[in-house]
Amino acid sequence: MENGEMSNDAGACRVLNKEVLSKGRWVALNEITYTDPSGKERKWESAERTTKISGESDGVVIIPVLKRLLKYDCVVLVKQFRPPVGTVTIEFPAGLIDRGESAQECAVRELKEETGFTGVVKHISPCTTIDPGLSNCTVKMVTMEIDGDLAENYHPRKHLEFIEVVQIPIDTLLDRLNTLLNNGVIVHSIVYTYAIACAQTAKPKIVIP
Ligand SMILES: Nc1nc(=O)[nH]c2c1ncn2[C@H]1C[C@H](O)[C@@H](COP(=O)(O)OP(=O)(O)O)O1
Repeated sequence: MENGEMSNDAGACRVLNKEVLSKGRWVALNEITYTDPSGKERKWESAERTTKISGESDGVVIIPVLKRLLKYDCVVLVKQFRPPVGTVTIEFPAGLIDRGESAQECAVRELKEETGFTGVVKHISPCTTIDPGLSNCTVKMVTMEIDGDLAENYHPRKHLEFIEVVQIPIDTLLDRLNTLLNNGVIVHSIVYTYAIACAQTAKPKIVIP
C-alpha cells in the first residue's frame, strides 16, 4: 500500500503500547495506544484483571444442566448482589481460574462452591471474550451435567451463603427470565442468549386433542 492510502483492513490494526493509568487490588485501568484500520494512531481505555495469567483464560463460565429421572432437565443458575450493577443478577455459576488450576478443575470446584452440586464436565470451549470493548477478560464456557439422582446431589450444600441457587426447567427458561427481569433482577447476557437459543430451537410440543 502506498503511503497515506486508506485501508479498511481490521487485520492491519496493531496495539503499540499499554500504559497502566491506575491499579487496584483486582482491576487495572489501562490506556492502550493502537493503530486503526487506516493506520492512524489512536487511544483506548481498557480494564484488565490484575489476577490475569498470561496466555490463560481469566475464568470459567459453567452451563450446568441438572438431570433427574422423570423430571424436566433444569439449568442451574445463581442469583447474587453484584456491586458494579448495584442490584441482583442471574448468572451461570462462574469463577476465576486459580494459578496452576485447569479450566476443568476450576469448573468442578466453582460449581460445588456456588451451588453445592457435583457435576461432570462434558465440553470446554476455547478462550472466549466477554466484553471486548471494555476489557481483555476471557473465559472458557464449560458445559456440565449434574446427575440429580445421585445421593450427593439430593441435598446440595453450597459453600457461599450469599449466593442463591435457582433451578429452571430449560423449556420455560426464557419466560422465567422475563418474569425475573420485570422484578428488577438483571440477567447476564450469556444466560439470556442461551435462553433465546433454547427457545428458538425447542421442538414444538405435541398437543393431543
Ligand atoms: N472486580 C472485582 N472486584 C473486587 O473487589 N473483588 C473481586 C473482583 N473480581 C473478583 N473479586 C474477588 C471476589 C471473590 O472473593 C474472588 C473470587 O471471585 P470468583 O468467585 O472467582 O469470581 P466471581 O464469581 O466472578 O465473583 O475474587
